[in-house]
Amino acid sequence: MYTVVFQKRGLPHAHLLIILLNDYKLLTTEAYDEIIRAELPDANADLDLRKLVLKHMMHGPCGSLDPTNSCMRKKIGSCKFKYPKMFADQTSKGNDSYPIYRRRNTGEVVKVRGHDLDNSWVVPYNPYLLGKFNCHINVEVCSDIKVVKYLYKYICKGHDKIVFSVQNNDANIEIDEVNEYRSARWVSPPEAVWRLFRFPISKMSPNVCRLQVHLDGQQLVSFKKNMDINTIVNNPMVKKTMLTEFFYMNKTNENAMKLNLLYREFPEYFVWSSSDKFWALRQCRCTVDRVVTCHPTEGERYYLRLLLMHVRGPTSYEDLLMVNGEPCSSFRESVEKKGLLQCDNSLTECMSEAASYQMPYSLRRLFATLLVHCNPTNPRELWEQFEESMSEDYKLLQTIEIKEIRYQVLNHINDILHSMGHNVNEYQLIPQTIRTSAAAKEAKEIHFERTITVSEDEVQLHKRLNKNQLTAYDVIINRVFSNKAGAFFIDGPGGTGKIFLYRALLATVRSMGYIALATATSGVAASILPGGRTAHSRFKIPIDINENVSCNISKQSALASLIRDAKLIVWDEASMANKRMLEFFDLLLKDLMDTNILFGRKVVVFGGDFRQTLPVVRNGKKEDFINQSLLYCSIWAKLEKIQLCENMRAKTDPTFCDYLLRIRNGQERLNATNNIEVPNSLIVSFTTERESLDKLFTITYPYLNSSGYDAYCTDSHVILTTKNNFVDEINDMLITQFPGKARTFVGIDETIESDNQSQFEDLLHTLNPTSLPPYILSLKKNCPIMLLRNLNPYEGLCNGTRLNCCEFKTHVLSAKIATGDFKNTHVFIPRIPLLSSNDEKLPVQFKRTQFPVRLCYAMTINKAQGQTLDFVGIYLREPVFSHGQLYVALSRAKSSNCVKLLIRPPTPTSDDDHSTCNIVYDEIIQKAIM
Ligand SMILES: Nc1ncnc2c1ncn2[C@@H]1O[C@H](COP(=O)(O)OP(=O)(O)OP(=O)(O)O)[C@@H](O)[C@H]1O
Repeated sequence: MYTVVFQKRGLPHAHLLIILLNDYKLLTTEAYDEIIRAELPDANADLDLRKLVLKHMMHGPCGSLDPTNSCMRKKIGSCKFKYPKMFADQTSKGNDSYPIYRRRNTGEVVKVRGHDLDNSWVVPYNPYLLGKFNCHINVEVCSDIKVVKYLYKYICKGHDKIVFSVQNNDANIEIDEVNEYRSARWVSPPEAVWRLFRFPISKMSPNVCRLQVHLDGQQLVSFKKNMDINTIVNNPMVKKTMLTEFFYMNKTNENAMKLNLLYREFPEYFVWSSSDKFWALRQCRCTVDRVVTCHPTEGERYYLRLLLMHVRGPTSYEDLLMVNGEPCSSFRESVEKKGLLQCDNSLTECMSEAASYQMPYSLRRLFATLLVHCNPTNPRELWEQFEESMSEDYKLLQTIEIKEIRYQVLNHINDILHSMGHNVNEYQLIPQTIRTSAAAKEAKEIHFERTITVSEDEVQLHKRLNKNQLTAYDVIINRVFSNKAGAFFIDGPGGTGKIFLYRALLATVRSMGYIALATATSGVAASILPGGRTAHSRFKIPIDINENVSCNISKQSALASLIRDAKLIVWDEASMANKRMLEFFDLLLKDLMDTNILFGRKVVVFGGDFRQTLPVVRNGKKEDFINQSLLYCSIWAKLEKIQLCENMRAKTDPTFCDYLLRIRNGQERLNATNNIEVPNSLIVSFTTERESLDKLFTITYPYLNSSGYDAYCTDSHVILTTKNNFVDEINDMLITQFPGKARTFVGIDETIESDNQSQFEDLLHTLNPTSLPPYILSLKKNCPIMLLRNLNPYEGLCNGTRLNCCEFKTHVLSAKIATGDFKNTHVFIPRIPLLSSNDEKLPVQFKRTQFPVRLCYAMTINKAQGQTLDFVGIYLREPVFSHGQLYVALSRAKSSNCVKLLIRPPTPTSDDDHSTCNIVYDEIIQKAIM
């Protein structure tokens, strides 16, 4: 953390203190106070805080209370500091403003200059600083990149200035206007003294090292006015710059060669002597290193910078121009060939790489994906180039005439495009309009739902149901075929066969030619159901639902008729859905079915377990999680509840089943620290972080160190942990440990507004929002990956689909789907441009072009909900933080032999690696009891 303390006018009129955080997390007021207390431990505790706030920190009165107050903007008639502020339950990031701090409406008022003012008039302050300095100190949390920039401007802008005139009342004196107006500065006595003694006004630590970038022979040269030009040109020192010497060091210095550093990493190990112009080995102190920015319009200099940011240990400009032993004619060409820039022919490259696998069926799917997601500038050219490769399988068929082949290929591409909501004629691949096939003529939603194939095994599933499942099955099927309404909730602990039951229901209805829609709250859960889609995408439920949101499905649309035709709708993991989603869904069905009866009189089967994780509420507290749950929605009381109780997943291990139930219901005995004791047999003992993690890795992935590879093992063995950043760390560690040569793929980050590109480029590379793939993606042959976008849900490619990466080339990944209905289907995945989501509160919106995947040796506990795994390694670096998480993690396993926990002790001195907290909200348990 950096701390910048700035006194605008010297003490005691200290005006502004800003804590600058090196990440952009918001601090709560409490956390902020804690930092201040740690920084300045000698607070003046005797001063009465309330009196101090009243004396120094009340704004106004202004606005209608006193329109003449100095803060009032005359033209608009409002306070320029926007007082009184709104009350807020929690601190949040403001929109183009300081944060909106928590401001509670306590109802308390105080009299200030004859007016009653409440909490909304208090200026943000810190109790400690107020107590210590007994003066007005406005404190703001610096939580946004824009504020950070403002902060630097503020430090350097100097004194406040004023222009004033001195007027002489003697009318006889001639007025000299020029002389009369003076430019002056406000300097208070303390500041004057501060400056006279040359005390530091600002301090920055650590030092920032700015690394120069220039093209060959275009370095900046400084010289004295009267120097001879030949002397300057012939002086070898003049030519030396940080960059030329960086090259030189990489060529000649043993340490530099061994370290093989990027330009930006170099000052960490070497220090630049600007007088003697050389890099010497660094002895102490750390720096923050920044390569000066270049705007993309600068052309070659910009591409040179791009290369310097990614090429390790370059020895010369010529070295940077080399790609696979071949010299390029420009830095741009080199950047393109290294895949660091979206080149004009990247889609052609992608297709030709994929064509080399000779898999025409997958190639046609890739072509369709490129048309939809990558927006090629000339689709016809791409088609003409690869028509041959995409037709190979049709050519082998004796039954098709040569002239028919082109139409067959285009028809297949059209079918795929159709499943993605597009039509081949949009792209004008051939001059003629293509007659659409019967399949593509039918509305895509209806076509795909009707053509879901139900295997004989699935049709027979109902015969394998246990007693409870069968009762539920009979009630629901009866309702479906008697055309009566039914809104059910299937409740049951993890592993009691809720999904198994849905599958039996779906198979029965579909095998009779009726439509049954399978949906789930999360993408991962949806990918387990045959023909499953997320409820959001199936019913077009907006991500941000508020009271004013209206239905996005027109009554005349194909989707509306599909929903109307559906005999059965299944919605898994409804306990994870925000109650507003269900209210929206109810209104949607009522509207489409023209009735006021619950869920439009349809047979709807929800399922889930309220003892597992609840709806995610960003920055939410316990009450928010509870309030957003379906349990606290008026619909809950109207649902017919059906209970499943036999744990089918772990039925071979009844002791483990009992243990899971106690964890689920919060009934496991607590120790003196209010934690539960985990049985020793489930624990991986904690020694050092690294050593213990290695142990967990080898237990979870026993084939880790062997040269042989067992795909089955990586598909159904997973490490679960609480937070996304832990997941990333573990994935990064595991990819290095698995056998094989890793290949890294660097993304391309572009700001939405091109003017911001040079300014934010380096920052964007460091951002790792969960909705986007990592900037640097490291993959190995056969590693497990997870798709991050709905590329084609009808063909098993949804957000959350797990795949095995078979092979990779620069522009295309070859992979196989690892789970669900489409298991083992081969697919090509191209790099696609992905937009960051507004939801993630990033400093700037941007587009990242990268393969839309993440590694998935490890995943978050919440993502694993609904899955059955053969082995679960649970890593609790921090205890679970929300309701049901521990239970979800443990209950993914089929028996106690298939689960291991690694618990990091709460403090470095503690050796408690076997107890942890189990969060179970009583309010939820009570409400969920039927
Ligand atoms: N009647 C059954 N016969 C055989 N196996 C079954 C039966 N019911 C469930 N299973 C198996 O038990 C395991 C757990 O079932 P399932 O995933 O349907 O449970 P769930 O209640 O949906 O679990 P969770 O709440 O954790 O998502 C699966 O491997 C499933 O195949």
